[in-house]
Amino acid sequence: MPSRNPNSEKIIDFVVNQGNGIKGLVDAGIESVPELYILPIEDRFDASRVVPEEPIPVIDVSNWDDSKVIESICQAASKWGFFQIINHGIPLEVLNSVKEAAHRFFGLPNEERKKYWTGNSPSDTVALKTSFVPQAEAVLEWKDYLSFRYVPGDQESSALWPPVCKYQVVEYMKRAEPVIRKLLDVLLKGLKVKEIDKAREYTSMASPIVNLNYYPRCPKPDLTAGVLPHSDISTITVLLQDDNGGLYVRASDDDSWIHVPPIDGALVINIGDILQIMSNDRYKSIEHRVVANGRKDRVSVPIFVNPGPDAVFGPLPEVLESGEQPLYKEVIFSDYFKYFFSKKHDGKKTMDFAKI
Ligand SMILES: O=C(O)CCC(=O)C(=O)O
Ligand SMILES: [Fe+2]
Repeated sequence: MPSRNPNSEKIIDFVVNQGNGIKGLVDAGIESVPELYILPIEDRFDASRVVPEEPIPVIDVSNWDDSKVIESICQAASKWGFFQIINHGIPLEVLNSVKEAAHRFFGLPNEERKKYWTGNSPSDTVALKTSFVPQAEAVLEWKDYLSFRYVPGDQESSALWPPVCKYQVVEYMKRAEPVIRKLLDVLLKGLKVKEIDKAREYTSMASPIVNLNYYPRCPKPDLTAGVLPHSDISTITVLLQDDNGGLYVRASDDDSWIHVPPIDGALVINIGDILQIMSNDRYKSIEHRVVANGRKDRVSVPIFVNPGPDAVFGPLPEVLESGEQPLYKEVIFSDYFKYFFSKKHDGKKTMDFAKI
């Protein structure tokens, strides 16, 4: 637990222990950024380090079977670790509805919202949280999120989800499922895996998590972070963002950042640590971060496509077939997950857990 001054302790108590979140603090009318949220200068986002000319690929997936589409996806996964897809088949209304649902949930009165606060929620498949791991962070991230464990076809688990957003989240997940399957199908075929059978399904996509992320407008966005640099631990992440922008991806020179421009109707796809490990580094799980926004509240909706908790993953036999040395050992997903959530966001360091 980091040591904190008495004022920061008070804010932790209000934001975390009492379940008000950063949204509650903003609603209480703060006009400056509390010390608890102020990053040391070296950790702040430096806008002069943004490279404008390197665009993240945008891939039209209206025909998944087109060899050019397949090649573009696998190439983007190897070179960039990030790409956007358009014409994926999820209707714009479904995308807009889930973003509106996020605004509706975070627009609820504090007392209504906090009924879902982590540890207090009526269901263990939904929890409202703030920052990343507040107990382990010296400086908190300017973000709240409502996190759902989605179990396909299980209406019982979603029965207790907040009525202002549950239908939209379920509908979005239903529509996203075939897109996820297609993406994994293409990416795994690129690693010489023939088909996604039941066992493969368990190790690649059995336990998705979907979050409604909320980044309230920040009075001094330069001092703090929406999300600090990290890579996702998923196989892939499917991210829906709004038109605010603010997501940046680490450029290949390691020292600069590339903006992921909002495109209406597009989904941002990124490779997570698990797929990098499975591919023995052919695909890249790239660091990314979110800057805080001084103009408007921002929402985003990531789906973390995760293996089942007991899945054991490591470099795939198909990848090592020709005698290549594995760079990673075999790891149980729930151990990797626990390790990720035991520390603050720290770039790509989670991967050390699986390195040989
Ligand atoms: O909000 C975003 O654009 C990205 C959020 C993110 O990177 C995450 O939740 O892991
Ligand atoms: Fe992320």
